[in-house]
Amino acid sequence: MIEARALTKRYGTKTAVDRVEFSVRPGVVTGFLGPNGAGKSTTMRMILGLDKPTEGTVTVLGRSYTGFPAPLTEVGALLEARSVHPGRTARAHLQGLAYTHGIPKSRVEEVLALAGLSEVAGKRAGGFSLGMGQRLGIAAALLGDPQVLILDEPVNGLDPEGVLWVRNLLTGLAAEGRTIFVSSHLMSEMALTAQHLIIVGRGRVLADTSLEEFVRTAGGDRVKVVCADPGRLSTTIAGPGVEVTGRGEELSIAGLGAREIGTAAAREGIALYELTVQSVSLEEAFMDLTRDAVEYHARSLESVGGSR
Ligand SMILES: Nc1ncnc2c1ncn2[C@@H]1O[C@H](COP(=O)(O)OP(=O)(O)OP(=O)(O)O)[C@@H](O)[C@H]1O
Repeated sequence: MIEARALTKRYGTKTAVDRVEFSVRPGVVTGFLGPNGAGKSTTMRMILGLDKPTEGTVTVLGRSYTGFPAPLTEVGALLEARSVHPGRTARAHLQGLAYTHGIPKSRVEEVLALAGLSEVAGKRAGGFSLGMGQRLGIAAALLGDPQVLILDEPVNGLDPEGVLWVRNLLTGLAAEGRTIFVSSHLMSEMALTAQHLIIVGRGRVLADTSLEEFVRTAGGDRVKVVCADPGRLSTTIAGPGVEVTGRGEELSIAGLGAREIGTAAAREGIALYELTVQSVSLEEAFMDLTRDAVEYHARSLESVGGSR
């Protein structure tokens, strides 16, 4: 369990994290999402005691992180910045961490194998690719077999096999009852990995909800209908809370399910050519929610005069 209460971080006049409240529960993967500069890394750094809150508190398993005598065995973390000495081998790096935390050497070999690094364990970490560095970071986070995992962009730089590995790893660890808090910009990946979402923008919590609920609310359960007589179908299904838009043979209907629409069409003898529930993707729902909270907008090539 990770609990943030009125958590605030200001850098001069900039409020990076603004009275944030959330609870990250065990047993599910919680995705931590937000546009660039939303305050995700700052929040994670405060959870891990690397930054001090200006106001408010954040606890892990009911305590402040700095209060853990051997933090690795309680909380595993991967932050964006690499913290491995480039001249050290992967094995030496993990052995150093294991030694300071009273973790047996055999566990080092276990996590090296788990992360797919056994063959390169004797190589210097400085020569590692971005993906190998990420694997080493994740191996370090897992070293103490912690109950809580905090991972900032864990799939950054990983190949498809690595992405799948992280997905299965995180869902498996959550299923064991651990608390998994993971930030990512890859919406398609989050949609497959997370069951719960905490979405931030400009330092504030914009949503704290299950993935399913978030996407459903954003989608408004629209149904696409292509039929022989859209005018008559619209009249048949009209009623309070039903909204019909569309052109030609195609209608987009909100406020009724596919089954009710299909039944109404059959009753009226209207031929249906298509009846599709339109589910909004996590990406669309996220863009909708965070549109006003995006600080760093990209401009198209045309608008900056870069097109030829
Ligand atoms: N040490 C610092 N000094 C001043 N401002 C900072 C510092 N660290 C972060 N900020 C600012 O705080 C805000 C939140 O930054 P943070 O890195 O937490 O966002 P983020 O959500 O992790 O972004 P990204 O998705 O780009 O990694 C940003 O506007 C950033 O510029």
